[in-house]
Amino acid sequence: MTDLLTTDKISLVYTDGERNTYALRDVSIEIPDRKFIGIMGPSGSGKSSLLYILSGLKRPTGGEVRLKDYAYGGRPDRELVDLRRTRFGFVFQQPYLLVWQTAMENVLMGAPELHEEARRKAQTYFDQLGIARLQNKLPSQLSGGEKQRVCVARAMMNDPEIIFADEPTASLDHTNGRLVIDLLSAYRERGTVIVVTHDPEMLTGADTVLMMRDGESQGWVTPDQLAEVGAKSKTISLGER
Ligand SMILES: Nc1ncnc2c1ncn2[C@@H]1O[C@H](COP(=O)(O)OP(=O)(O)OP(=O)(O)O)[C@@H](O)[C@H]1O
Repeated sequence: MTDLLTTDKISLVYTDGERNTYALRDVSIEIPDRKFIGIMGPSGSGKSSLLYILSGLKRPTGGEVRLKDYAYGGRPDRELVDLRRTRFGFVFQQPYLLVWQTAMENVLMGAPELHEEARRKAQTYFDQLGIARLQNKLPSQLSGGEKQRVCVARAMMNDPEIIFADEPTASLDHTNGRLVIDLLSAYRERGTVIVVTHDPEMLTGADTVLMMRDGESQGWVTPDQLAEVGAKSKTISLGER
């Protein structure tokens, strides 16, 4: 199997005066094509930092990151913007939408070109996400969950090789969260989806899950193993009280 995304000993260090914080330390991972990948770990373990570097939103302070043969850890902003716009899709914890545009216009913003095909594709996503009746509404007229579903539709519009999602279900109730995750995971037929989450239940259908701790990779687990780890860590934290 060829790897889509690889990192070679990436680090991310924040320097504040004399003090260095290692958000990531020597993380080397390989992520295959067309998989639904989870990233989990305690708060502050480096999950978002890793996602930002994989997605070209931040540069590593050390090491290298590659999309197939394209190394982009040290590329200028212009190239990173291009990489993100043409090859990646994003869903963030907060639904960022242009407030003066309708839901449909926001989704079409994600399309490389505005033609009838893009409109049809957007329409399909609205239907699949159960928000077809909301397409002409402004973001201010939508609930948080509805806005997030609009963001998911927008992320898919450019047929990205990878969709990066940082806590995409944090603002949703369980039913809407599940709907969003199911749609994201179905995208693995076309590309890889990488989801950072605190909620192991959202990763029950994942192909594999990367565990992070203290800025380091702890290796990969299956969703079943994740449930065991979750149960154990609950016992430990209760026992520590
Ligand atoms: N801009 C920053 N300046 C300094 N330190 C930072 C900055 N951003 C993150 N950090 C530190 O880097 C470490 C990793 O942060 P990161 O946000 O990647 O963790 P996380 O696992 O995503 O946490 P959470 O689950 O709470 O969102 C933490 O110790 C955090 O305090």
